[in-house]
Amino acid sequence: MVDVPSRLQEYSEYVGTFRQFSDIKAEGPYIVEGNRVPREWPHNGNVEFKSLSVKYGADQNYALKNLNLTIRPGEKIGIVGRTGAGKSTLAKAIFRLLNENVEGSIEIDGCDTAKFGVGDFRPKLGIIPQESTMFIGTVRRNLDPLHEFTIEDMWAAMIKCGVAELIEPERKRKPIGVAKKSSNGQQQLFSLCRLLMRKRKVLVLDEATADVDQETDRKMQELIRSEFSDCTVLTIAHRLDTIMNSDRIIVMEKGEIAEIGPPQELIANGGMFAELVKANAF
Ligand SMILES: Nc1ncnc2c1ncn2[C@@H]1O[C@H](COP(=O)(O)OP(=O)(O)OP(=O)(O)O)[C@@H](O)[C@H]1O
Repeated sequence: MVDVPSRLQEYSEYVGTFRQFSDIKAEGPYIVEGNRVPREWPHNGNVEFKSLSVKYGADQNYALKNLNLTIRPGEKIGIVGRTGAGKSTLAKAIFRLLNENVEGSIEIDGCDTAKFGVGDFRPKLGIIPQESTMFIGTVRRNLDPLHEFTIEDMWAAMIKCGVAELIEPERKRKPIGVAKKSSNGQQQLFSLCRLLMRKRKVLVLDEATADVDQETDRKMQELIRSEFSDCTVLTIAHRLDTIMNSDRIIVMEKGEIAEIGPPQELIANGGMFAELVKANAF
């Protein structure tokens, strides 16, 4: 009798959590039968924003305003701007994490991503989010939950990213080790491992290296440049040196593109980017 009320209390909390999830509005079909994602898509990595506008609520201001931009296959784009400028919103829009109050479209290799099922197209693009997720359990569960890769693939990626030594040494021989408690920076390195194993043509790095030290940041950037040289990479940057080698820089301001061009050109023009460089404001 003492036990029952406490259990009921515990279970009612589970019901509350379940309700929270079940109340979330569905984000559109997972798969659209008539418009499946082609197997090799995206094959080039051409990304085109066509009059893209995004709001977080019907009564809110635009977080992105009438964005028109074509990113060529293989281009490395650095995105900078003050807090709230719309950089992360752009990343969310590419993955269609925002489905309401979106106008315009995003086409990747000629396909409007809004016409695909979300479960179909999202895995075809690569991302290192601002905060990457680690699941409790084995490294394999974290890197390859669907068992698509060999242990060798996993070790190769982990060695490249420098995370192999983070795995408990006594488990190394058994290949499926358990990650020691990892810092956010180390979690970002695991995210990079996930990307290396999957090799997508279009990648979004959303402040992926914000929590790693400068030396690790440099190594990650080098690795990204060498491993993804033929991929389109959009890097939302927190540190200036992270994006100085980009083909083009986009400076965002209040949901719009304030400046765009190769970094040296923008510096020579003496605009916002030049100011940021001077002040080293991020
Ligand atoms: N979940 C949200 N709900 C409502 N408004 C939001 C939400 N997320 C962002 N915004 C608003 O959208 C605008 C763009 O925000 P966004 O996060 O894209 O900026 P950012 O450039 O990525 O900033 P930061 O450098 O801080 O990450 C801001 O005005 C912000 O307040």
